[in-house]
Parts: sequence; structure tokens; C-alpha cells
Amino acid sequence: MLSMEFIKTNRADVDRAIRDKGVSVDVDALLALDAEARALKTEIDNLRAARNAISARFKDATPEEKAVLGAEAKAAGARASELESQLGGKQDAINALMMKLPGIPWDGAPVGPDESFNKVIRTEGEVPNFGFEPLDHVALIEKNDWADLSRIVQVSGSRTYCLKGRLALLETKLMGWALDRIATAGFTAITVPAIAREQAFLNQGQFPGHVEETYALPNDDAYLAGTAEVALTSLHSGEIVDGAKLPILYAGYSPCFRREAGSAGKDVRGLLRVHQFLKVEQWVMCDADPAVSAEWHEKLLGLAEQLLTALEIPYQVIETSTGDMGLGKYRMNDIESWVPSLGKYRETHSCSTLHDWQARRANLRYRDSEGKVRFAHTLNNTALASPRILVPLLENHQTVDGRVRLPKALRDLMGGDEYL
Ligand SMILES: Nc1ncnc2c1ncn2[C@@H]1O[C@H](COS(=O)(=O)NC(=O)[C@@H](N)CO)[C@@H](O)[C@H]1O
Repeated sequence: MLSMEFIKTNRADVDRAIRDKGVSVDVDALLALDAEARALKTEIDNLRAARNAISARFKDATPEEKAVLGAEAKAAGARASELESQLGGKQDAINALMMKLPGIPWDGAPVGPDESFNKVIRTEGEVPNFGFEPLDHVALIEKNDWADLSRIVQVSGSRTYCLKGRLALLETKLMGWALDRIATAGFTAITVPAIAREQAFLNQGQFPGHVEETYALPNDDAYLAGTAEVALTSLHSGEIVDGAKLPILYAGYSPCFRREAGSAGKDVRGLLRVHQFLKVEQWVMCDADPAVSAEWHEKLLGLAEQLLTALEIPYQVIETSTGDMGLGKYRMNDIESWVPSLGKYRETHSCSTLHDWQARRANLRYRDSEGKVRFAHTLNNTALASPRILVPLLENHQTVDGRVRLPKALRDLMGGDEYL
């Protein structure tokens, strides 16, 4: 969310953000509603002042005068409550429009409507040259009996998975390994529920635009989150955090649920895109200073890259376009990991800076060193998400006989064995 003050003083930036992010918000209607609401507030204040003036005269009035004053006070009161309900309606309309306003993208974001405008900014690691025809992750899993991808579909429907044996053990250990690595980097490990109330999704930005992609629990006035970011962004809502306690750093671990409503036909084979998955999330609440945010953005990205390097997975870092980064983002860098069977890089991480766009929605504030209360900045990044990360992990480390060599960083987790 942007502040009304910012919208009025930076109209050109707001219009550019709306255009470049491909959203539609009627800013003129918003400003007109704001003017009408302010006029109503003035009128209500004047009526309140008039009522106070009447009651001040009441004690010295004659009985006849009291009858007249009483009627005037009653009329003023009735008018004021009528205007207050009008004001309520205008404020709801203002809030609904404010929730649709995009965050202002940074100048370095490629301007374009979708991911085809994303730019590769860095490529790390050598893609493997196998010397044999590599299997895809589904074939590797079937050859090693590491999952049951067909029976489970009868039980749970499409885009579900159940890992077995050493791959099931690896997934769980991998999540613990990632959580431990991010915690060791100074983040507080925290497990959060996927269950959250509607307000948490409005605060984080998933709502109001993407309700259809979210599993609803209508009997419980709740939804299932697709990322720990939803719960983490509302954890400190309404508090005024002592600035000396910033940055708040969380390594959030949670199950994630996504309906993938818009993904029909995409990635239907295997583990790339499923309805329920696990993710270790990096989350930051820091000073409302663009330089501080930029520093944390680089740190979050670096931590994710360290994990990929430890997993010996080749990857590239992407500068995400204005049309692909999402409504609230100031900057987003995806990391894409090499998937041999596809012969291309696929997104496995997404690192975002949001400045105070989420903090204004979630009411995340802090008292700075001068004692001023301010909305904070928030950032988030994937540390590791499974089962998607298993796709490049298995495929890049496969051997000619269909086994998978474990990266050195994982061998201790798996009994010291060289192979999964
Ligand atoms: N349907 C899905 N199935 C499997 N993995 C997924 C799915 N959706 C997202 N992911 C994984 O979760 C990562 C983060 O998802 S994201 O929507 O891009 N970004 C976020 O959720 C942010 N909170 C940063 O983690 C993705 O890069 C991908 O690795």
C-alpha cells in the first residue's frame, strides 16, 4: 500500500507503476473520494462543534430556550451520524482502491508485461556434460523406487506426491539443513502454520488479487497459505517495535499450499509444481531506509546462492521485469536452477524487496532513533523449497547407471554415503 501523501506528491511515479505492472487502478477516482471524505470530516467536526456550543449555552437557558436548544442539538446529532455512515462508505471505497495500488518498481527493473522481459544478470556453475542421455527426475525416481507418483494421485488427486525410502529421508533432512544454515546466518528459526486469517493474506499482498489461487477453509474463516511469508508478515502487526531491535530476521519453515489455478497444463509431470510443498523462507523487517533494504536484498540472495553452491546445482540469477515481479515488489530477483531434462533453467528461488508496501498493509511499525514512529521495510526470499529443488538435485547428479551422487554437503546427513 502507498500513503495518500505519497500518491499526491508522486503521481507520475504511481501512474508509471500502474502502467509498467499492467494493473488498473483509477487514481483520479481515489483522489476524488479522498477529497469527499475530507469534506465530510470537516462537516462532521463543524456539527460536533455546534453541538458543543449548544450544550455550553444549555445551563443558563430558560425552559423555552432549552426546548429550542435541545431540538437544535438533536438535529445536529442526527445530521452528524448520517454523515458518519456516508464517511464510512467512502473510506471503505478508498481502502479497496488503496489495496490495489502497486508498489513502485526500482529503475533497474526491465520494463515489460511478463517473464519474457526478465534479464539474466549472472550465471554460476557449469551445466553437466553427462556423456550419456540423462534421465529426468521422474525416471530416476521410478528406477530407484524413491516415490509413489501414481497411486497417490488416486488418493489425493493430481499435483500431489509421496516420496519413499532415502528420497523421503533426504527431503526432510534437506529442509532441516536449510533451516539450520539460515539460522546459523543469524535468522531466528521459526515454524509457522499455513492456516491464516483473510487479513494476513491482505497484509502480505496475496489478497485481494489472488484469492482463487488459495485453498479456503470456509467453515473456519481461514485459508491455507502458499508461503510462510503470509504468517510472518502479520506476526508483528499492530506493534510498535523498538528500532534497536531491528532488523527482525526469521527463517520460517512451513508446509505451503497452492491451488495452481492458473497453471493448467504447466509442469504436470513430476515434482516441479504441486499443491502442497515444504519451504524454508527468509524474512526480514528492517529500517525504512532504501539503502538498508538493498543491503538485505543482497544478503538474502547470497544466502540462497550459498545453498545452491553447496548442493552443486548450476544456476542463474534473474532481474525480474515490472510485469512479472508482482504488485507489491520494489525489486525481485529469481534464481533459476539448471534442469538437464528440460535443457533449461527453472525458477527455484524468489528474492523480493517491498519497501513499506507490506508494512503499511500489515501495520508493521517501529520507533526510530529519533523517537519517530515509522512503517518498516520488509523483504523475503526462498531459502529452499521441496520437492522442486529435488528436480535439479537429482538430475544434475545422476550417473550413467541411474544412481544419484550426493553433493558433499549432504553426505553426512545421509549416513556418509556417496550416493543417495
Ligand atoms: N506449486 C509449487 N510447487 C512446488 N514448488 C513451488 C510451487 N510454487 C512455488 N514453489 C517454490 O517456492 C518458491 C517460492 O515461491 S514464490 O511464490 O516464488 N515466492 C515466495 O513464496 C516468497 N515468499 C519467497 O519464497 C519458488 O521459487 C519454488 O521453488
